[in-house]
Amino acid sequence: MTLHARLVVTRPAFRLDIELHVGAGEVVALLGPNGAGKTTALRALAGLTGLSEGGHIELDGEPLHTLAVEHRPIGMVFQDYLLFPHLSALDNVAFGPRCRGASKADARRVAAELLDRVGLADKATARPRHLSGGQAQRVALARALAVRPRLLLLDEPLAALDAHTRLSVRSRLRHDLAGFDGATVLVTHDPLDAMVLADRLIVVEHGAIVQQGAPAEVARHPRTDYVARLVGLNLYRGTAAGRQIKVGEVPFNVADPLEGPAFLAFSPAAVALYRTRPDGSPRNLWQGVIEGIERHGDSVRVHLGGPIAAFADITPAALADLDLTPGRQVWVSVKATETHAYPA
Ligand SMILES: Nc1ncnc2c1ncn2[C@@H]1O[C@H](COP(=O)(O)OP(=O)(O)OP(=O)(O)O)[C@@H](O)[C@H]1O
Repeated sequence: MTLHARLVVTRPAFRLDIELHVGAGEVVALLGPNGAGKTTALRALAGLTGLSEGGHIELDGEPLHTLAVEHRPIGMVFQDYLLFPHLSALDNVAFGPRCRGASKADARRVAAELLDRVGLADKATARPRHLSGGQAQRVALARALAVRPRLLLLDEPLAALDAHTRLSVRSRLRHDLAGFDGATVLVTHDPLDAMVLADRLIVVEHGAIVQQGAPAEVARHPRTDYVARLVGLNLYRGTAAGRQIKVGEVPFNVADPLEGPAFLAFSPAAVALYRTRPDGSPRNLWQGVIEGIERHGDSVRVHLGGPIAAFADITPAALADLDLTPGRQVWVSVKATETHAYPA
């Protein structure tokens, strides 16, 4: 079961144009900032938004975009689940099969199996208002699976949950998705959801794909500022000549030799700050200006301006020792071994 699609949606002030290939059993996450076009892409797959010229969707080699919404072999989980409030969990799940002509008994049998699969057999008679957020999410997933879809679409599946519930529901969802043999496309702007749930990430910005790959690969080698911020890295574009990359006027020594346009990335924790020029002049040294200071978990994140902008994570003790305040000039250094360089 494979999905091949080119999703083109043209609106007056926005154009989506992305190619999507998802294999059987594969979970692909569309990740991107607000307004990037993720929901539009999902709605286009579901048939809720029409495709513009050039767009097409094939599932197992058969055109999907020519089918009416109700005939598409698609299961969808919406952000707020949209469970029917007056139906029990069982009847919510049985709804799809009933609509597709199954007898009441058959529909309920399928629904009971699915509720059992998502660990909610004991909630069959409960109405949605008596379910927790995590349980409602699982009922919505069971309902989407009840029509035996070949394509499963999930729109921000964990967004309605609080941070604590999210943690357990996330791993449960990963487990449930692993048992689905069709193609799954999910939309999220939470990098952690994407990393945990997906086999492959597709990063969308301004209606276009800017990067895709396995989660670990995307995290290690970000190619846009948005992705770098998501995974918490400093990212620059420069020009490499052997073991040196020039970012603006600042030369960086890097561990791996490279030629031509290149990305340079390093973690804020790899950045050291000094009040005076450090002895022995470590390589990758420049003078920056402190633009801001904020708490960041157990450390302090220093925003640096100057010839290149960077984030540095230092300990509260170092902040006090160095007496750092906004506007102050500091020496900034990064070890070559702490940088990652890769072709742009
Ligand atoms: N029904 C609509 N009519 C016109 N423009 C729309 C419509 N829905 C969305 N848009 C616009 O299309 C663009 C993409 O929106 P979309 O909702 O797909 O983004 P998104 O990546 O899902 O964002 P978010 O994470 O905020 O949900 C935005 O510029 C949005 O304003």
